[in-house]
Amino acid sequence: MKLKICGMRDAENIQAVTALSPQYMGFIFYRKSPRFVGDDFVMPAISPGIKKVGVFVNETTENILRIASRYDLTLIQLHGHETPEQCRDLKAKGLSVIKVFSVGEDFDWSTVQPYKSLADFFLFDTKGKYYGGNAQAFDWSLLQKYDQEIPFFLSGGLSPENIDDVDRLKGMNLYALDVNSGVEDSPGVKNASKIESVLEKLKSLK
Ligand SMILES: O=C(O)c1ccccc1NCC(=O)[C@H](O)[C@H](O)COP(=O)(O)O
Repeated sequence: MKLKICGMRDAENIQAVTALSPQYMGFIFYRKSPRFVGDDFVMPAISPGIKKVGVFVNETTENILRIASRYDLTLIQLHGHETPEQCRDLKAKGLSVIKVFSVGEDFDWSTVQPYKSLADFFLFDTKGKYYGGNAQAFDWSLLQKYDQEIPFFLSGGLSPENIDDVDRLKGMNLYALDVNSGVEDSPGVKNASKIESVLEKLKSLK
């Protein structure tokens, strides 16, 4: 099981998390997020084994491409109401796309259909007050309604306390876990010990 640490921005903290070798690291380019990297963000050197994911909310393709090039991003996470056409345009530029869906009791699973051939991954997050970073898990039994065709990232309130429960999702096309506020000391600052604890628990999930 792969791991994405999302919402990084502090250089020292990025280095500390890099040392733990998650497969993905996420950087938020959405101004209204408490984890927004900022306009003057300088990307520290990150080992090539860690893929850099840019997180965007309802951003123009032009701006996404500019930022992707500036920070050498490999994957684009679209966390708002982006269209299938925008996914196609980004893929045509050589970027991999993670399309996010915010899941609640009333989620219409047919909305994922048009994105199937256009996204590399889906990410299922909790529907909440904010676009992301709601620090709450959704009812994972809702995933039974997903046809599992496209591999997905699971997010929403994941922490060392509930990682073991992911075992219930065995056999589904779950590709990676995305952790954020559940391993934080403060918005954007991750706690290395909590991440180590997640990694330890992941070993037994395989
Ligand atoms: O984290 C944010 O502040 C955020 C704001 C707007 C869009 C996306 C955001 N986060 C992206 C993520 O992939 C988070 O890891 C995901 O929403 C889960 O967060 P959490 O519930 O805190 O674990």
